[in-house]
Amino acid sequence: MVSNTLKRQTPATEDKILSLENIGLYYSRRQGILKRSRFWALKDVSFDLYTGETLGVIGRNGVGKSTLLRVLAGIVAPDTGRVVVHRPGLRISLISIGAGFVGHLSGRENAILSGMMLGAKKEEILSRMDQIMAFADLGSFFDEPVNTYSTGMRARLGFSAAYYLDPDVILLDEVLGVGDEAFRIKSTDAMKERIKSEKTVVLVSHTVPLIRELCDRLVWIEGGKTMAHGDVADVLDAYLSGAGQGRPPSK
Ligand SMILES: Nc1ncnc2c1ncn2[C@@H]1O[C@H](COP(=O)(O)OP(=O)(O)OP(=O)(O)O)[C@@H](O)[C@H]1O
Repeated sequence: MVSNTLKRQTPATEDKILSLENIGLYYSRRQGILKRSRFWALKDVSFDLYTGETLGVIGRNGVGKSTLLRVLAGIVAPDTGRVVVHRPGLRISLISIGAGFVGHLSGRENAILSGMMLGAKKEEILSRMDQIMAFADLGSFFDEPVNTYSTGMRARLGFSAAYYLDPDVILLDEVLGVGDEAFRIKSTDAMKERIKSEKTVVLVSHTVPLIRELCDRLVWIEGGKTMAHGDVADVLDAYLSGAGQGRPPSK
């Protein structure tokens, strides 16, 4: 097992905006007809998030990365441990495929809903609607129910709404690699701009070059636990040296 005390580029303590302390979360799974069992998707995850940084999260399929972002976004509460928010009123937005849309509402209505859930006023959201609509580039589908959208179209809407509603923290769950080529380039470029402009971003990705390019620090999750965190090159070396590759997730 790799130490979780690899060299860290730790930013100043006063810039800490959020801390995860020993987070654990289980899903209830059906076992046979009557029995249910607890499956601990997260067992012990701890790290801090600092203002203006881009924190990468890496790990094999099924190790708990999306679950972790849902905890960070406040969509689900952890069963053990705690999330400490150091800035009251912090606005956090999760961008992931299929997350948070109401299927029978249109793209426009969902954009309004997303903004209101972030605490924005309706006028503020409406003032940005033209930008959201132009970036999503969904044509007349923008006013059609979201349950008529393809996966790529949902990604376009989710990214555009969250991008222009400008939360304090953006959580990206594998969305920079989705959509068609044109949208992939456009959204990745837009996010790079945000990252340069000191936005706080948590990026879950399997794309190593993207992590190397965009992240300031990296967290490696394995079997629901923090295996290592800190310097991007060090954590990637540990992850890619074999320990993080090829095997199915441990249950
Ligand atoms: N609603 C659910 N009910 C039961 N188990 C679930 C549920 N959602 C996720 N899991 C399980 O929890 C574990 C963690 O899932 P999660 O989606 O967080 O992993 P991940 O690291 O994001 O995976 P990937 O890289 O494939 O996207 C997996 O084993 C998954 O099967």
